[in-house]
Amino acid sequence: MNDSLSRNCSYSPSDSFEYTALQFAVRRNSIEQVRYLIESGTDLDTGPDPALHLAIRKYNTNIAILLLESGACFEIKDSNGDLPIHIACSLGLLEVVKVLCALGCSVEVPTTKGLYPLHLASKYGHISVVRCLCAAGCNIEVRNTDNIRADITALKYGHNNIADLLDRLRATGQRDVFARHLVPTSRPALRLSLRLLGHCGVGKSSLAKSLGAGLFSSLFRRSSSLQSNKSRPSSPINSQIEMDVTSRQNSITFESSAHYHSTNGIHVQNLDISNVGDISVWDFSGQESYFPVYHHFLKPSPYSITAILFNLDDSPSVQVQQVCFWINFLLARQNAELPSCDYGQIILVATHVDLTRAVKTQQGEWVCPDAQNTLESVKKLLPHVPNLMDIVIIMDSNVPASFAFKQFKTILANIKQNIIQQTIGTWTGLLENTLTWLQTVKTDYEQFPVLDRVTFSELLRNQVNLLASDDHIDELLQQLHVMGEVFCIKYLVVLSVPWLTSNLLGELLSADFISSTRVIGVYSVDDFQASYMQCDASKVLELLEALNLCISCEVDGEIEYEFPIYNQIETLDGLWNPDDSRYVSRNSSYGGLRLYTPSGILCQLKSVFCHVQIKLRKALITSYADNDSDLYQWNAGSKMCSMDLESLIFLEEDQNGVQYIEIKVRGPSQSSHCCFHFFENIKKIVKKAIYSICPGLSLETHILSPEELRLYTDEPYCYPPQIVTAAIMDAESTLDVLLYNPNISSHETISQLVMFDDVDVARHIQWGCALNVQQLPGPVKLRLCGLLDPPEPHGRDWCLLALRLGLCQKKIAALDSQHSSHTMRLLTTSDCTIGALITSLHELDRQDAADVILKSAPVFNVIVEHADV
Ligand SMILES: Nc1nc2c(ncn2[C@@H]2O[C@H](COP(=O)(O)OP(=O)(O)OP(=O)(O)O)[C@@H](O)[C@H]2O)c(=O)[nH]1
Repeated sequence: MNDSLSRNCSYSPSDSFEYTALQFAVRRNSIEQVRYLIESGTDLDTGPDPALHLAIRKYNTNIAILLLESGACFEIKDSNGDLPIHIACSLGLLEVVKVLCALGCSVEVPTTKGLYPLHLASKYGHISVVRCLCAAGCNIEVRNTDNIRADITALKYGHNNIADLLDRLRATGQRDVFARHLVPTSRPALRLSLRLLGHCGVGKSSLAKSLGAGLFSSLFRRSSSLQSNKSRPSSPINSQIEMDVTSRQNSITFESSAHYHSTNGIHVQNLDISNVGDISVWDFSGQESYFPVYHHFLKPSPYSITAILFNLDDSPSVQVQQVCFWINFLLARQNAELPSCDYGQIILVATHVDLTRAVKTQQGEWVCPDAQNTLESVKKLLPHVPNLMDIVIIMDSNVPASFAFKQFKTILANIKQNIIQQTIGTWTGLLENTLTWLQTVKTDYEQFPVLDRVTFSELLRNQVNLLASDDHIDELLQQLHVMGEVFCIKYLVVLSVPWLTSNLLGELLSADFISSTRVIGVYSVDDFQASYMQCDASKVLELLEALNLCISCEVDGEIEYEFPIYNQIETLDGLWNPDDSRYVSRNSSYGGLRLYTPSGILCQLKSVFCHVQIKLRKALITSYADNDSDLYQWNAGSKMCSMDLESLIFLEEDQNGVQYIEIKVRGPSQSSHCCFHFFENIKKIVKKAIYSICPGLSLETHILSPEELRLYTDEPYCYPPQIVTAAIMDAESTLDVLLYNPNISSHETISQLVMFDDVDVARHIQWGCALNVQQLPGPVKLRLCGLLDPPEPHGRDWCLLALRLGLCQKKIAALDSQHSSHTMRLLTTSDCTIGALITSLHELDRQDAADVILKSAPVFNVIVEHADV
């Protein structure tokens, strides 16, 4: 392809002279050598075929851009008489053309054959280069030496789309306007988004309504709120009587009440609030059935503030539990290693103060120590939460014209003021026109407001700006997504966010809808159409698949969609039959583990388990398709088989109500090696699925006793990770490690616990304590920051730790990093092992921090080249 184009353009570089070192480096495509030569001050423009021209001819965009940025001259011709712009336009090197235009290169110079850059790009069919040249201001009327315009050249070579573009630019006479609209202005492009999280009935929708209420409607809201509260207690005595009901309805169990209309899905609205301005309010329902999609809408953004609401009418412990749940829920869905300026602020809002004994000051401010106590308890339990504001707003959410709402609005206005600077230089005429245009397109596609990116781009170019490049459109979509104007998922663009979050997901994930779905959770397109008639089922299913709520599978030549969220099948007896003759021999293999979230992080696994099931199905379709493999799934459980190897993966609660995911594997005798890799593979799929939804969630791996798995004991002993890792660290030889199992009053070896008793497997394993600290999971690092960042009375904080690990404080403080946390800087720079870090923390007497690592660091990693399952 290179050659033929070069020949067609008669652009082969001359070989008849001696190359300089730089030209040789370019011919070899070695960017390191080019960089080295540039840094040593070599001349960039020597020879009849200068390095820049050579790099472009070799399609080496990176080297060409490096040379341009280092000052290579773009105004000299090569031995063919061509300028860099001619070669780049002919070969369609858009990025190079962009840099050339940005550096002020003339786009109006013809080649020796009289062809202009526009003619060259048109001749070879590079429409994106044509757009770029037009946006850079080239003359679209320019004629070559044969007196032919570029659009005619395009037609001659069969590039009708380019001819059409140039025709339309000429016809509309808007070329300059289009080009101007692509250039950022100094206007800020900020729409703050306010996310409201909290259990059912805490007052999220009431707060959203009150925020949007004007002066007149404020009066009306108060009176309607009084009516709506008729069923609620009006005096402390009544509140005692109803206490049981309210605390149950608002406990960590996520039930909603019949006394009010609970939000379905996420209610999204744009409000224009006095003194704050444009803001989008996201009211997340407290109903648990919607949680599996919330990660799509809770990505970290500096332009967001998350209000976590709790009801002061609940008991203090329920308040703290609920707030901790929501903070953990939010943190789990955010990558833990971002610098804190990339997260939005989190603020606590205490509602229903009117139902407590609290009193008001003369200014109308509620005085309620309980609310303050809840904040203090939460801070103690979760010391590592970046951006949790040290304030709690106390309100009756139904009274808009109150001190609390004024206070809330002032906070919103201040946050907006602080971040507005960051968005200066991002507003474009393209964004402005698209916002207006979107209103029309939404109406045109009212029935099903979803387009694929290609169609969206085509429409946008045809109806808004003919010169918008793919990059412009990508950036535009990202801006619109952050503003809540559209929602982008994979290759789809949802034009109406409220339609997606309320109409579609609000309905399809509602408890009512779920209760009427097919128990097996599997639908053909026609079946689905019969249950959901509002839109074309095939399109809806495509969107739901992009949202990872279902997965398409081919069954006997028919496409069916599996929805783990709808699967209501109970566990079948006999799925893990102890009498199965394949697994009764003493030499058969057993292994298992439980994945827990750290203590205090409750109820976080249920909303991700349906995603685990989707990923298991995907793995069966892709990786296990050719094998004798099978996957059977029921409500919150799956059984995956490959040949004679079997595994169970299920979500359970222990006797304390703590959720965990259990994975166990069994195989016939002589299968230990295969069992190890099969188990590792399932573990990888499960963890990957969890981290794709919850990149900020810590997981603790507890290892199940293989001996008791073999005996099919109801509650096999679970070796906690801290015991396993500590034993490995203390051992002289890892394979000698013995761990005591109190259930069977005997020891099991490390090789039985994690290697299916096959010591050969050891060469595939790298023990956790030997891994580099940088391999600690992000959430573990974040928790260490919470423990080690605050100055400690005896200095046993990050400073001393840094010294012990061989890095002086000055060096760490001077590190060029966006992280404000010293501990995070230390952890991302130090090259010591996790074991050395644990030992140093023990020596510093910081058992608390050492424990966090012992519990959540991986016990071992599998060396990748051997994980060949
Ligand atoms: N007295 C009093 N009632 C309130 C307050 N906030 C909300 N309510 C009432 O509590 C009920 C539930 O409030 P909502 O705002 O709908 O609750 P929500 O948090 O949106 O609940 P979900 O949509 O189920 O997640 C309604 O009847 C409200 O009028 C408050 O501060 N004081």
